Amino acid sequence: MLEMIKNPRVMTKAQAEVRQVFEGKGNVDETGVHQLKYLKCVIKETLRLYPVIPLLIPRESSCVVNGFEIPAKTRVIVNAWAIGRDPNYWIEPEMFEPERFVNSSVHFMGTNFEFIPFGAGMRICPGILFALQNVELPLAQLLFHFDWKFSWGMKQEDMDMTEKFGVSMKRENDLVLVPGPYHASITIA
Ligand code: HEM
Repeated sequence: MLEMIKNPRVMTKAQAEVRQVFEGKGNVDETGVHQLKYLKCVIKETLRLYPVIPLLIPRESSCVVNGFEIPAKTRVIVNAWAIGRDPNYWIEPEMFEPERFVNSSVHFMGTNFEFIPFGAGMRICPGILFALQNVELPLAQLLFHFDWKFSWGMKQEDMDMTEKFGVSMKRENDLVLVPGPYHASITIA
């Protein structure tokens, strides 16, 4: 929501998609969520810039990485946050640009090592599908039913991006936005 309110172009595009898919129904439900291709790109882009667990869970294993031998019992911590912003792999990495995932096969299922918000390999997050359902549906509902604005008196340049230090990445302060109702038309079959 934060990146979309900062980038009205993205908000408008995501909202248009959701409203186009669910117009006539008057509500968002699970049946049409698979059609929300752009919204899925928005979620991917969010996970690239803001991986929920920026430093993946430490693992111990003996292996060879780029010719460097990692002996058993070495504590290795993978920085998923830095990988998601690595300019060797991402064009303009600091930009919030969901279009980079449109027509791209890069996914977070653990085979594209430049994008690992859920980890990779044997210990990849087993909750990926459950997690996505719990993001896609509520986000689509928020976009379908409301037009969003900054809270009163706030401007784009006042946007507070401070993050809280911890195992999972959170905002330091709440994001306060003002919803305006959207009146969807309902088609009765
Ligand atoms: C957006 C939401 C979520 C994100 C970004 C996320 C991310 C992660 C990451 C990065 C790991 C560590 C993987 C590694 O060390 O390589 C992990 C592990 C794990 N996640 Fe998630 N997760 C999410 C939601 C969930 C949900 C909803 C569940 C359960 C219903 C879940 C269950 C687990 C479990 C059990 C592990 C440990 C797996 C293991 O060590 O073998 N996660 N998750």
